[in-house]
Amino acid sequence: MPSDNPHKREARPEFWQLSMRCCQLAACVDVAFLFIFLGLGSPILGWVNVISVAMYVYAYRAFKQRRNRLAVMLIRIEVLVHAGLGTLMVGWESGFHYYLLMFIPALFVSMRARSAWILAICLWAYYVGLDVLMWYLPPLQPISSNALLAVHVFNLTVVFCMFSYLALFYVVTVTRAHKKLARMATTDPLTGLFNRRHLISLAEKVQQPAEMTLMLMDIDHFKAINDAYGHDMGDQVLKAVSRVLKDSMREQDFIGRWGGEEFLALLPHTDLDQAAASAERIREAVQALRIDGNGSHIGVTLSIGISQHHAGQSLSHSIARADAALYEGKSAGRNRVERAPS
Ligand SMILES: Nc1nc2c(ncn2[C@@H]2O[C@H](COP(=O)(O)OP(=O)(O)OP(=O)(O)O)[C@@H](O)[C@H]2O)c(=O)[nH]1
Repeated sequence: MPSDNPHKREARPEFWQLSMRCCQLAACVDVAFLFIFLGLGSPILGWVNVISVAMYVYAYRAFKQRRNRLAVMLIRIEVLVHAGLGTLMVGWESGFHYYLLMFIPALFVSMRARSAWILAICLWAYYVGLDVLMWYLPPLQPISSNALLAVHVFNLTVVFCMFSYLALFYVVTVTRAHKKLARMATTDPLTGLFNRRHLISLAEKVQQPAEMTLMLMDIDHFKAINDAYGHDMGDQVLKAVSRVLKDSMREQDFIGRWGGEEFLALLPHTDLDQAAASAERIREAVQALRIDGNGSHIGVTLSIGISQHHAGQSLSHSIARADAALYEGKSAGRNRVERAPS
């Protein structure tokens, strides 16, 4: 059952999903730190992590309630203070400062370039300031060198994993967006068939075989269907016819929406006789189709014009010949297959 909560209904943009996952991961790391520092006999540093975990839990809840600004502010404060405090208490070698570097990709992904640059420069000043300070200042709460090495390796490992995770996330997001864009650029959103532009580019690519047949199809009296049943029902008819056309094509054929209620199929390595037989099968399949609409079953028919296209010929001329044949079919009573003279 669909949820009534608008927050739940809409999928969260990927960046915020990642931020929520980072909150969970960071809270887990801080729980680990609580036990590490209690074990190392540094209770103050241990209890700092309790505050950190609370901040991440609160930030996570804020994300869930779509209070993204508050959540981001909490995360920023936590990382800045925790990294600074950890470094001041245990020393630069603890590696707490590495967490500050995680901000750099996050800044550039989440805000406009100008703001990201300004904050990146502030971050650089904070990072370098901390580094220089620790050249002169001894750690406030030093731990044994073995413990320091363990904390250093732990921090380095966590930052390494988080950067790898971020990089993987970035690659997956970009690849997904690329595929989505490619799909949007090549398909008709209503029918899911190829769009006109992609059909033309496909036709130009498959022109290389010696011959190809073009099949131009047009639903008969489609305006009357729209007028009688409404535009939405007209769309359902277009979808149903598209499904039949798609199912009727061979693997090597291409089918797309040429415009309105018109479809174009490209049949490589097919002569006019073979194409006429296919067209006849398609015409019969569409004629047999019944689409449920407003309590009645809507039936449609298709007129089809076919033309032979040879390598080196002008594609638009071959389409115009198929269109002329289609027009003949319409004039001769519709629901027919007509061939263009070779
Ligand atoms: N529902 C719907 N209608 C569309 C879409 N695209 C075009 N049409 C309609 O399709 C109709 C085409 O009408 P006509 O060109 O007069 O053709 P027809 O009624 O099919 O008549 P013949 O082709 O001569 O058999 C127009 O009313 C357009 O508004 C669409 O995406 N959805």
